[in-house]
Amino acid sequence: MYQYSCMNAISEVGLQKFTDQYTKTEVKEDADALLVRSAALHDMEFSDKLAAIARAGAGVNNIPLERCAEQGIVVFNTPGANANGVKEAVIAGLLLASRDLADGINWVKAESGNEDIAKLAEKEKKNFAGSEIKGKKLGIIGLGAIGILVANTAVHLGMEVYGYDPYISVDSAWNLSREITHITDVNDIYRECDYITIHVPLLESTKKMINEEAIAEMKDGVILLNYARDLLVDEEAVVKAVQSGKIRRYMSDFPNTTTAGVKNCIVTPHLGASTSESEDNCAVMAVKEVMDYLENGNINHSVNYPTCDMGKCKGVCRVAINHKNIKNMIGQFASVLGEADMNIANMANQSKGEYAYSLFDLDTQITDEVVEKLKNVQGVLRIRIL
Ligand SMILES: NC(=O)C1=CN([C@@H]2O[C@H](COP(=O)(O)OP(=O)(O)OC[C@H]3O[C@@H](n4cnc5c(N)ncnc54)[C@H](O)[C@@H]3O)[C@@H](O)[C@H]2O)C=CC1
Ligand SMILES: O=C(O)C(=O)COP(=O)(O)O
Repeated sequence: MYQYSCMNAISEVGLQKFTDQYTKTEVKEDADALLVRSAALHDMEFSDKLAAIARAGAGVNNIPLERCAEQGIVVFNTPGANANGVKEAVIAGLLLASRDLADGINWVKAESGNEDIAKLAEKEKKNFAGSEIKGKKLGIIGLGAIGILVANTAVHLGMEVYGYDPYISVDSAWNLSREITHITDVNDIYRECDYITIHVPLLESTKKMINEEAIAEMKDGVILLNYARDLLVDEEAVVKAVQSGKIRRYMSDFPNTTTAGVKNCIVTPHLGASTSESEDNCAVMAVKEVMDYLENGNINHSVNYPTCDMGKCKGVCRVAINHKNIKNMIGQFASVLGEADMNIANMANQSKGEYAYSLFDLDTQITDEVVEKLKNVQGVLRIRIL
């Protein structure tokens, strides 16, 4: 039996995928797996029982990845599962920034008791006039799951699209419309584009990537969209630029005291992935990842451990070892098993940065004594027998 705990509301469509081998617990210390959306886990202590954390979503900046890896806790996310939801929010953002729909709607609300509203509207509408996106240049920074969907949709809406992503995956490159201009110097995006949207993860290297210098390179009256993370942008510099008119509008999905309520900053309460479809997709993927890891030891879509998948165990038992990516680990594991007269029927070993993962299918049941010996190999972080 396994136990899981939810750190945020997780879609029931996903939770129903758990078989009767799983029960939900409110006691986090009892959980084998945690499911989370945006709850911040940096200050949370993790129990020795916790084997996996699944982020039902894309961004993992709310999770201490390194600390988890060191404790042998595999962190998963759900790549692409909410990308369409975010893409649609970004397209809405493009339109909201171009047409003064939000102020127009607010005007109608404010005048709702006015009997002359229809006549007055025809007089006042000039105050809410805007521009069209067709024929305008859109720069996209980050061509991952969301960036490529935004890029391809914007092409269909008649925009001229420029894309920048020095680390683009082969999959993304295949899926990108040929109409998109490939940019290798991000400054060309700043200099050329009428609209700029960012879709990169929040990392040390991307923090405040949109700063005063970047803004200075941009066209006057540019529209900036941020559906990725607020800390990617120096928002104090953005607010100054909005107030001076350098930036015509700033669309953000991340409210904070810097941008909330500022004229021409249109901020939504982190709604990008808040659609029933995205929530279901993310939850289903997260639950499948957790079950495959807890039951079979397979790792797919982890952000702190390598992909490693041997399907279902064909031997008598499977030994799953989370360990440091250092020399001679496999040699030592094989010696311990060999000395105990245990044959390895099948095995896999993969590494990612400082961490590695090994799976061994054995022809015989492993004993506690051998498990103890494997645990004592320096660099081993966790062992599970499946
Ligand atoms: N508003 C919301 O509700 C949501 C926000 N997000 C945010 O959007 C981000 C992107 O999501 P996905 O597209 O699903 O992730 P992804 O991992 O598929 O794509 C990220 C892309 O950024 C690229 N990249 C990394 N560093 C870069 C740099 N310095 N310059 C240019 N490109 C760079 C990567 O090569 C990758 O192609 C997430 O990390 C998350 O922070 C994601 C989902 C929902
Ligand atoms: O997937 C992401 O990175 C998101 O930002 C979505 O966050 P949420 O699951 O809506 O709290």
